Amino acid sequence: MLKLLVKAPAKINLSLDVLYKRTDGYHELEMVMTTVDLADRLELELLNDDRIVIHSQTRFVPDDDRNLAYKAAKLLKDRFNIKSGASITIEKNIPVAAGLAGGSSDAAAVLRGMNKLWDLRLTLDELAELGAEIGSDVSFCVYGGTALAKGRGEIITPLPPPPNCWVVLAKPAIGVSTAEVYEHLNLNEVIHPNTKAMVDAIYQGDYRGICANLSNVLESVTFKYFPKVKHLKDDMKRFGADAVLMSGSGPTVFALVQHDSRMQRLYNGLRGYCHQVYAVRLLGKRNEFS
Ligand SMILES: C[C@@](CO)(OP(=O)(O)O)[C@H](O)COP(=O)(O)OP(=O)(O)OC[C@H]1O[C@@H](n2ccc(N)nc2=O)[C@H](O)[C@@H]1O
Ligand SMILES: Nc1ncnc2c1ncn2[C@@H]1O[C@H](COP(=O)(O)OP(=O)(O)O)[C@@H](O)[C@H]1O
Repeated sequence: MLKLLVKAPAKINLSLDVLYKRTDGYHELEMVMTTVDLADRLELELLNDDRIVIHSQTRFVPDDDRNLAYKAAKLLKDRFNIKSGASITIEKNIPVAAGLAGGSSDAAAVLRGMNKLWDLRLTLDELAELGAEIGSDVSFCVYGGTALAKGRGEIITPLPPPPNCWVVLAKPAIGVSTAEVYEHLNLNEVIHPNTKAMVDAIYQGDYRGICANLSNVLESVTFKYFPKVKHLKDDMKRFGADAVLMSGSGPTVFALVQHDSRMQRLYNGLRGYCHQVYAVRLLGKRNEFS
């Protein structure tokens, strides 16, 4: 096999709790994450020479060794002493620096795909462990689906798929730095989510329970520095969402909606006033092994 197409779906955080700041500078987390049907598409191809080449149509992501997809290929190549190279073409559909883990998902897709092309026969668990060396969210993205993530994000326990619904994503034209959001979090002021209630609701297929327990401690930080994001969340509630939350460090805000007509109303209400708006389904299930 010389060429492979892989999908790299975006994630949302249904719940995000920060327990404490660790001595290594990272924050100890408890998150419930799930993948949605908004995905980058990557074309991977073996090269006879020793290079890793990134092609991307967008100027928002680097096309050199700073690209997380490059880092993933390089990690495999160095660790397993691989002589051939890789050409990676990224069709970028996930908004960049949005709290949707687009870069992490691209890296995870390269790990899964190059594992096949280079015939490395690594398991998903082994790929997820390698992924943690690239970024905290990469391990989750290797598996996809729905999971509880602990540690700095890399300790993954799979969960069943939540009941299906629409996810309306709205990304304002604001750049948010994940590192800065964590840095400005005041742990004395945090109202912690009830992670167990969210996990129970998912196990029970309880859509209302999931809606009632959507919670993200990073919202307070991003809302303080970018009040527009809070206004967007309030508007999405007014437009008829069942529940609304900021994803990750933001600035994307997502709404869960079950009825098609409500989704349409929300989507139409947001278009024209928010920079990027998407209506997609939850994916829920794990990535296929490719
Ligand atoms: C907030 C979250 C929630 O899913 O997502 P995004 O908003 O990035 O999508 C993640 O924790 C982001 O994960 P990721 O973007 O992979 O983070 P990394 O590259 O590993 O780290 C970026 C920076 O965030 C901070 N960081 C990250 C993870 C963590 N558990 N504690 C931290 O303090 C550190 O300052 C680190 O230098
Ligand atoms: N393949 C990639 N796709 C997106 N961003 C990338 C990629 N490689 C590196 N980056 C860099 O990573 C940063 C965070 O990107 P992204 O994963 O989209 O956001 P987030 O961490 O908020 O979910 C951006 O500043 C971007 O320049």
